[in-house]
Amino acid sequence: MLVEAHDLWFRYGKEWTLAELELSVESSATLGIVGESGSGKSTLVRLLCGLITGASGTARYDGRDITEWLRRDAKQFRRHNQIVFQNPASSLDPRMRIRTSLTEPVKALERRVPTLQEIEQWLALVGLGSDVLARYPHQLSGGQLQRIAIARALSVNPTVLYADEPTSALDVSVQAQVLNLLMNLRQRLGLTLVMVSHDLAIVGRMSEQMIVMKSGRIVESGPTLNVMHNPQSDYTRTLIEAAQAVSLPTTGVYENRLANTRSGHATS
Ligand SMILES: Nc1ncnc2c1ncn2[C@@H]1O[C@H](COP(=O)(O)OP(=O)(O)OP(=O)(O)O)[C@@H](O)[C@H]1O
Repeated sequence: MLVEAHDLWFRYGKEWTLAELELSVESSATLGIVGESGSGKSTLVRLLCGLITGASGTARYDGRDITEWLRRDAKQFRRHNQIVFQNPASSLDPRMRIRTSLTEPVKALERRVPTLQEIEQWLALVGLGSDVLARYPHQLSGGQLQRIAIARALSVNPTVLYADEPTSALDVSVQAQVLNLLMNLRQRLGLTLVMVSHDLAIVGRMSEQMIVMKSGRIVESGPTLNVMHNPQSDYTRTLIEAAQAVSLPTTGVYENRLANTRSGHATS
């Protein structure tokens, strides 16, 4: 397994924010993490990508304890594990031109200055041209900024990309574009994608495996199709009903698998 957690507990203060977590993510797989606000989704991905420390139990990346990785070779760990946040405007420095922001991870983690050609390749990956390089964040749209945040994360050629509510701060009209971009990049680059969303329809569309969190615990986990069609917990059933009341997913992994199931093909 590429990413694993066993009996993982974490607290910011006296109360446990995460308890008894078990998860495993295979290389090149897609894991969706769903749950209501405050259930601990962001805390979990921040722990797994090494942005916060101090958990009890086991959290491993590529077979080695994450705290151990951070102590021995934090730069290498961060090159392998990148994250994209909900609000691209706050993850990019407003005083820096896009070109400078884009070069930061490579400068910090690889100790070199990337060439213009490399920077243009990163932009091309996310469907942007070099015209954005001289601009400041406030001169770009939310969708463009999130593409830049994704390009920046990909600049160090990560193995795992964590995406924490990557479209929640965007206009509905660009949300699907950014989700499609992530799916496309994941396939092209063979990325392992761990995506947090409070939106079950998005997780259903994007991920092969999913976990459902409530009050810092995993209440359900498994292949997305199984969880969506045969939920074992009342909480998951409530989430599914709520999602169905708003909208049903219409394209993507989930529907393809559904179609395969209906036509009798395996869906593992
Ligand atoms: N830096 C922090 N210090 C103290 N408590 C925190 C901190 N960050 C989060 N919490 C608390 O931990 C709990 C879990 O928060 P977390 O952000 O991980 O949940 P979430 O499921 O991602 O929620 P949301 O979807 O609203 O982002 C919440 O009760 C939150 O208030």
